[in-house]
Amino acid sequence: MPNDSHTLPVPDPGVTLAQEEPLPGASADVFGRIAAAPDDWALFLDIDGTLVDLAETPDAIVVPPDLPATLMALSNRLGGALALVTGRALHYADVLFDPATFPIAGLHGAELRDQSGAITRPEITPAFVTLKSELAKTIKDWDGVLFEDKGAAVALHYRQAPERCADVEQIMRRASVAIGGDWGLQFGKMVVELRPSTASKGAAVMTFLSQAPFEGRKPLAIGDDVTDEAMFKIANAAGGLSLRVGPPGFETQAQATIGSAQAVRDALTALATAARP
Ligand SMILES: O=P(O)(O)OC[C@H]1O[C@H](O[C@H]2O[C@H](CO)[C@@H](O)[C@H](O)[C@H]2O)[C@H](O)[C@@H](O)[C@@H]1O
Ligand SMILES: [Mg+2]
Repeated sequence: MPNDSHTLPVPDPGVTLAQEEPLPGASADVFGRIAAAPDDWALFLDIDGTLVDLAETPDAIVVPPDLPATLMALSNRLGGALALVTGRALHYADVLFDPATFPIAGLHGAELRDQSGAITRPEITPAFVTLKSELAKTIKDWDGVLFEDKGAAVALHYRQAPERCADVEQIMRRASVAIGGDWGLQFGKMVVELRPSTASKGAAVMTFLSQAPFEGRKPLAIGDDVTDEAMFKIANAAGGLSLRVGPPGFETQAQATIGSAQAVRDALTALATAARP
């Protein structure tokens, strides 16, 4: 019976403990523990900034050609217990990893497709459709501000116009008040979004953990942004592990940090190909 009391040779990806007083069981040897006991673990992976490097615009991200197959191999190794948990719309994420598909939570947890392929989606009300088109009209002459329509969510990106940050925040706060309590603001990296107020990456991880093949396994959640803190909290509470991509010292609920999306990819590749315990 595998256990995680010993480790297999998975290259050190540069994991640094994030807390002065780590949670019980927290370890810098995150990937070695999983390699030693793949039947005990489930992986929950953010996309932008975690699996793929951030880019200037949402559509400019590059998925390394071998990444879909690597994730598929890793999923097989974990008995299918690998889910993507993203702010992207579900269909957009599917296209990124085609032909591989995974259980996935999209729109920060508002959309969910489980292992059986069953999909739950929030309603897109006529009022939200109208709000999106008003937002698009308002910002059409704001140089460098990008409008991303994600169906039941909408994002305004200011990565190419950082001087517009306050304007974007203001217009999105107003939009949030106008649409009412069914949608809430989501801040992120050079972006402000309106997403269904029930959306939570933490709740999505909890839902997955209540279902096969995730049920009974310890979660490892990896993410890079504010929205991922909710899944770190759940992973910690469930006796699992949490990793935030970024420099050590950043305030986070994650137990440890890892330097870059490249380091995450390298560690996942090593995990996918590690000898079975
Ligand atoms: O939860 P994630 O999978 O990390 O998705 C979060 C948001 O990612 C995208 O925006 C971010 O990445 C872009 C591409 O690197 C970057 O240009 C932008 O500044 C970032 O905020 C995506 O466009 C959003 O819809 C996601 O919510
Ligand atoms: Mg991210």
